[in-house]
Amino acid sequence: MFRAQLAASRAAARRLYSTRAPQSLLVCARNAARHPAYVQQSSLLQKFGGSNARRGYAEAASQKFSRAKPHMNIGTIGHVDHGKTTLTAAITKVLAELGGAEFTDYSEIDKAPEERARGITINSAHVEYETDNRHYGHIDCPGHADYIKNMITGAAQMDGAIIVVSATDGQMPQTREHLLLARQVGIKKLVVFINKVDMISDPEMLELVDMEMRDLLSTYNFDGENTPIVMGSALAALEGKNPEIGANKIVELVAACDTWLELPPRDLDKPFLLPVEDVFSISGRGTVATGRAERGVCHKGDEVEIVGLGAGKMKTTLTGIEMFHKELDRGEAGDNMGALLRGIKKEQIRRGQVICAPGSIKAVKKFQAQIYVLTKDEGGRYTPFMEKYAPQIFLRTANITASLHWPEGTADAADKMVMPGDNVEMILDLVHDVAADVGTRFTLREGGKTVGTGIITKILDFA
Ligand SMILES: Nc1nc2c(ncn2[C@@H]2O[C@H](COP(=O)(O)OP(=O)(O)OP(=O)(O)O)[C@@H](O)[C@H]2O)c(=O)[nH]1
Repeated sequence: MFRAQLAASRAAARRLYSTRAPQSLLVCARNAARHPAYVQQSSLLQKFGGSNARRGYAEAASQKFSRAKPHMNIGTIGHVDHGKTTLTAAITKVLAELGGAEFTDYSEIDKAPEERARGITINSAHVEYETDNRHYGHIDCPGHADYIKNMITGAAQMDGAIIVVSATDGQMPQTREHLLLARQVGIKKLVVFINKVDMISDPEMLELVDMEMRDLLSTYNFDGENTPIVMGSALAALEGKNPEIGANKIVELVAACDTWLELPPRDLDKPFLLPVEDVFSISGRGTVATGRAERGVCHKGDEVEIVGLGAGKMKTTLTGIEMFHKELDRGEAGDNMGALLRGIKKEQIRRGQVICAPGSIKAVKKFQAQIYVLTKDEGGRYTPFMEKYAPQIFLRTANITASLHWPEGTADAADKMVMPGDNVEMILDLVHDVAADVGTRFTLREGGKTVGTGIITKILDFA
């Protein structure tokens, strides 16, 4: 019975991930199954300040990246231990299996010793796979509250997400926090995976989790009514057991991503901007900065500027562009790319700065913003705060201390309190300058948790 179901599901999936395109399946086969060390290495490189791009430059400079299919960045988000890493591994495994490749071992994703010791994911691991329609870059984000910081920069790379909820717990504080952050970083649509259904015998329980998730999605302005919710077991898929809740559900989930998640419009006509996420040097080649291009297009040989965190207006030239281990003729909005920079030392550029078309964005030190302060149920503060409150702000990949003030003329400014749940317009004075515009979004954090989100409404002081 199960065999028949799996065969049917595989046949359907083969139609989806057509065998006419073996290349696509080879990608996941190569990255996820035949070389499980790929995932391990990528997670280790992340941990020690590198990224896939480092391997790309070192290993495959001659390969050209094909833009035959639209690229989409997605990822797994959700509460700690709800099964994000297991699901990431299960997706690559099921897709690899459809291509007739070897199975992967999910434990490779979290293999860094520190992660093992603590039993939690502390870095975003990147894997890639393809369907007939799309090339996906997939980020497995951390779920533990202490590491939301990493998730913010990881989530900032996502165009869509799979939110994983354990059927045994239902929604939890980090399910809510991640949904809010997903909104904050501009994710418009999500697919829900209700995991661990192998542990539930009462179908009513599943219905309840489904209903709760739809309500929660609507609360955070997602389409709660129509969002696809897939119920299954990532572990069963990974272990090749119970296909009716395992492999079949992974196929259903990926099909839902293909159809429900929309490719975001890319701001190709705007001036080029790449928030720097990571920097490293390649001997004999120079300094490479990696990140996800936010807008515009860049070409090899273009002159660019580095802005923010005291960079002044440092000019340089792009001498190479790379994505997923392959060279690109050009980089464009949405690409997760590495930029090789002429004459720039590793120490001269850092995470939090941006690489951009010259003169297209300025570094600011003070701005006015509309801020929403999270309630304690959303994982925010229990207590109100007053003027001069100084949280960290996370803006693109930058993490800077800011002090908050009321705009001039505010009555009783010194005594005025901001309560959890309030929506306020305040001024932020930054300790360091950062590249920003009106409309740029940011997150306020304090003591390891998100306390608010904001959007810049007026620039008051340039660096
Ligand atoms: N029974 C059962 N257990 C599962 C399933 N999926 C994951 N698990 C288990 O749940 C635990 C947590 O899974 P992970 O994939 O590490 O969870 P995570 O959300 O990535 O965790 P963090 O990275 O720490 O946030 C592991 O022991 C998994 O084996 C499932 O479908 N059924």
